[in-house]
Amino acid sequence: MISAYTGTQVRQAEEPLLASGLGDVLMQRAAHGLANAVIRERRSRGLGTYGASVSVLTGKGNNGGDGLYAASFLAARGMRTTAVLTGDTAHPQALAAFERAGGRVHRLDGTAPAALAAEAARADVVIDAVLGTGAKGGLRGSAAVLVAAVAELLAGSGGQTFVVACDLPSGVDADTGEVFEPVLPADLTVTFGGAKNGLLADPGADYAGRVLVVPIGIEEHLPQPSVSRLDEADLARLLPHPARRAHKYSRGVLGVVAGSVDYPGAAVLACRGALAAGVGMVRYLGPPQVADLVRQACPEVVCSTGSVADNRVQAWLVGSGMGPEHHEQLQRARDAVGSGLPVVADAGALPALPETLGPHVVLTPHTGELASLLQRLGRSEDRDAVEAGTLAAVRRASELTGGTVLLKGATTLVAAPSGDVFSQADGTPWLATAGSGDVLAGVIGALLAQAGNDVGRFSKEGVEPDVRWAAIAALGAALHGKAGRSASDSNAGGPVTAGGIADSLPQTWGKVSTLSNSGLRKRNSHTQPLR
Ligand SMILES: NC(=O)C1=CN([C@@H]2O[C@H](COP(=O)(O)OP(=O)(O)OC[C@H]3O[C@@H](n4cnc5c(N)ncnc54)[C@H](O)[C@@H]3O)[C@@H](O)[C@H]2O)[C@@H](O)CC1
Ligand SMILES: Nc1ncnc2c1ncn2[C@@H]1O[C@H](COP(=O)(O)OP(=O)(O)O)[C@@H](O)[C@H]1O
Ligand SMILES: [K+]
Repeated sequence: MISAYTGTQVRQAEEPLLASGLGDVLMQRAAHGLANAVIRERRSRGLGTYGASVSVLTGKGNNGGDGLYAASFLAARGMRTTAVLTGDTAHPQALAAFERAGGRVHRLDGTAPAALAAEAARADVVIDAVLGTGAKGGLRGSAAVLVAAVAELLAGSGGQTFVVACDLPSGVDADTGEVFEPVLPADLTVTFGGAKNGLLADPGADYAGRVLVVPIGIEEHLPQPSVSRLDEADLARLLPHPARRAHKYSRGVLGVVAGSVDYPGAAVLACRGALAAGVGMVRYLGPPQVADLVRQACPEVVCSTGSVADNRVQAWLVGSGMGPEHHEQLQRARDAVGSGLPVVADAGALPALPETLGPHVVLTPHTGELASLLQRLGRSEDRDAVEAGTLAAVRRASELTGGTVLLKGATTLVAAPSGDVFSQADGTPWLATAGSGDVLAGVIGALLAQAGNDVGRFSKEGVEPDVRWAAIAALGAALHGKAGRSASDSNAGGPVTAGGIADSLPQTWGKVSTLSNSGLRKRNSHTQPLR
């Protein structure tokens, strides 16, 4: 699990160590981590450090201090280092260390930003160490001009320069992921003590590149994370496995109320997603024409035109491929939500939900649908506002509805009403294809239907009961993203269709589980040798 924190949480965790006079030690650990990441990155590209150039854009706070120390370590490895000081001052000890190591210093107040930007953009490595967790808003004045110019030069340069953000890209809000332009997009963000929330939420995540967390010794003082990301090991532990004596009912039955005469394909794709995600059985409810299509495409599905009350299931999927004019389907959706069973509520069901929900109801809006939902709840956010602050928006929707809210996008965020958030970014932009969301709803529905057997599994991982639904939805988003990526890989990195994502799901599931099982076997044979 990758854990992320607000800037304040990290600073509070640093406090006991700062109070014992370890501030410089922490900074040097951070700087070592950053310098080592640069060296490793160059090695991985078959490049050395001796004679290569590095330019550090430096602010006046501790973030600038990290950057200057890191550059002095790189100078000791033979790199040609230049620092551009954007403030009237710089961290004194770090600047002294940098100068002792032979680094060249430019001051932004004495030189035209354009000339300094041109020099920085010619470097092999640029370190962005202007602002860190102490930032208030975005870059201003000549620092903003400098960074905008470097970003523009690098955008047109064909990607030779490697950009590393120190702790976080300057101009990205550490707590919210909001972006205050200009921001220099990083290839790699080396972040200290724990990831920052803003690196795991869009639009901040767009600028972070790969995120590497460097421990600096404050970890035991960190609180419960406010944002978490499930990694492959978590997936392996949390995905359900059928018991030896399982039967289709014990494995979970999902009821699907999706599709309409206008959008029949959504029903098929939702069912295909569910069938490929380990559910014991799928029961489909909808208009006869759609049911016929579902039968033809997925003979495994039991179809009926009946009511929700007549169908025994463990969870419901409602809403994909339905609009306000599909009254009968909407009534079924409302009945399903009223049943008290776990529900994934997608697309057309979102406007038809009661105002108050429980966390077992998982809403799956994209940004436009989330804005409409918030507006129905009396908020003023439009789609642009949601996109500019996804983390705050998804949390607000969950808090206001009491439901679990999954916001789809390049980064998928899942908020529980408690404020706990999961952030998954396992997919590929090829997933932005019609019907992809229907498959996702099917996957999450299937996992909800199987959740009855899984309570213990989640509590063992420290997931609170009310947050379990968000964890299940995050698991679904991760699986769907990885399946999309795998489908694209099978197409030599080319496009995928929604059906292709569904087809890739079983193998993706299998690979993730096999990874963990072989790990487990290894551990077991080590700790419990056969006698
Ligand atoms: N406290 C510590 O000892 C450690 C801090 N660390 C680093 O320190 C960073 C936090 O350091 P600071 O608290 O000094 O904060 P920053 O380095 O993020 O920046 C704060 C400085 O920038 C100025 N500033 C704030 N917003 C600005 C804006 N929009 N435009 C221009 N100037 C602005 C402030 O007046 C202040 O002088 C972390 O991100 C991390 O990189 C790490 O070295 C680990 C140890
Ligand atoms: N740029 C992107 N990168 C990765 N995944 C994406 C991107 N854009 C969309 N997705 C994912 O693709 C799916 C799209 O769902 P949705 O918008 O509901 O599509 P549709 O309504 O056409 O089925 C979601 O799982 C979303 O997270
Ligand atoms: K920075």
